[in-house]
Amino acid sequence: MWFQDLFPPNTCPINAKTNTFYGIMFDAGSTGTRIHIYTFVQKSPEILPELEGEIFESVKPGLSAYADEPEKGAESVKRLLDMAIDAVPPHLWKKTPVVLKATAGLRLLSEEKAQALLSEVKEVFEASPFLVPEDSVSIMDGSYEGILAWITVNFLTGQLSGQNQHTVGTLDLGGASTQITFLPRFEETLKESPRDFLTSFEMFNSTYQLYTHSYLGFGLKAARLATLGALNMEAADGQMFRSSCLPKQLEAEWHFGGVKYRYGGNKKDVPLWLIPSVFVLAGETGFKPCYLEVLKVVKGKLHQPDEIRGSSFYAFSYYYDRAADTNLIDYEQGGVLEVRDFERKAKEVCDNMERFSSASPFLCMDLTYITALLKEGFGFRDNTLLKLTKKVNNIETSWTLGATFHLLQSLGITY
Ligand SMILES: O=c1[nH]cnc2c1ncn2[C@@H]1O[C@H](COP(=O)(O)OP(=O)(O)O)[C@@H](O)[C@H]1O
Ligand SMILES: [Ca+2]
Repeated sequence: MWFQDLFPPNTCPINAKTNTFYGIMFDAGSTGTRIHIYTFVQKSPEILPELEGEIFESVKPGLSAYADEPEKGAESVKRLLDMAIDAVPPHLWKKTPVVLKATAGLRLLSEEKAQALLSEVKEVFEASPFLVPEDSVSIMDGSYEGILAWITVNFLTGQLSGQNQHTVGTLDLGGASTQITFLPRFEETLKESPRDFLTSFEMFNSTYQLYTHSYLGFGLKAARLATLGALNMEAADGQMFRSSCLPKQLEAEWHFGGVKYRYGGNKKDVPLWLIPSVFVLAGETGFKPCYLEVLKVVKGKLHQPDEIRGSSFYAFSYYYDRAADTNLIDYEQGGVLEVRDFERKAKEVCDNMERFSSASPFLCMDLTYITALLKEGFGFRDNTLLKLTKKVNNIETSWTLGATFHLLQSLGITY
């Protein structure tokens, strides 16, 4: 794959023949930590380097699960970094940058717990043989998370080279936050969007003014807590949270972000005020009462750019996982869906929970949330097309490739 002008040909200092170099980018996500080791090859000084491949590995849980034991969190990063020792030839270690960017999981932690984790990770990096840049460990700004994923997908699908830039929008559903990013085509969008949703950045010798926003607390796991009414509880420990989205007989507990939650289905008939005008006997379980519950989380909370109603988007992370879990797409190849396919599957699961008892008890809630997020949240139509993908050209569709381009450019690795 080519990238235009990322490494202006006349500035390449390495007059070797084929020149291979690496970049190591860690994605410290709220539900897991991932390492991406990218290989770049420059066949000769006057032609541009190409992205040759990626080594990808992930571990669970994410760093925020180690909020009270930061050394163990750093240990999970070290185990992944040891893979890079084997993957990168020793003579290149000193020229191979290693960077970790944390996303919403750490944004939801207290400043001092997040910093404790990051400084332990920095020590692991310093003890390694790799190049440790100045700001090698940080919490990434949500706007960059959306933009960099957009760069990754549009680079991998070849939309950033050549002039016929027909770029695609990206939807990323994480555990703690969700991102929407696209290149506005209409002046109207630029005028009616909130100021901080529009970010311009320079890459591949072009300037892009993108619409992007990261909604903290609207990731799939955070949305479960919001639907249960447990998101902003201080010590939720011990309190029981019930929902019509959960199997009637369910009684369980769950740890997220270092807090223990108890939750279950609507076994008994207690009145449950859902939204002011609706009084539903809680004994109900199924799509209709569940949709009303998740609607409380998204209705009126997200900005709805008119422009996107008709355009198709790439969707990944939990959009992909839940579609694959329910055979809406092939787990390896992904697939193309309409928004209505998620709604149809949500109805099937929520209204036949006994048939899906082997799956996660949150499957109904997750699919119903995804439906409400897309339709009532972002304002997509039933027939909007979503391209669900996990890899393009065998490279993960994650913000990490975009971040690595930016890193190599800023470090002038090839000057
Ligand atoms: O690079 C990736 N490759 C494949 N799946 C990913 C990647 N990044 C995230 N995911 C999927 O998205 C889910 C949630 O994303 P994440 O843990 O990054 O939450 P966050 O973005 O809110 O921090 C993960 O459980 C994982 O299945
Ligand atoms: Ca993520």
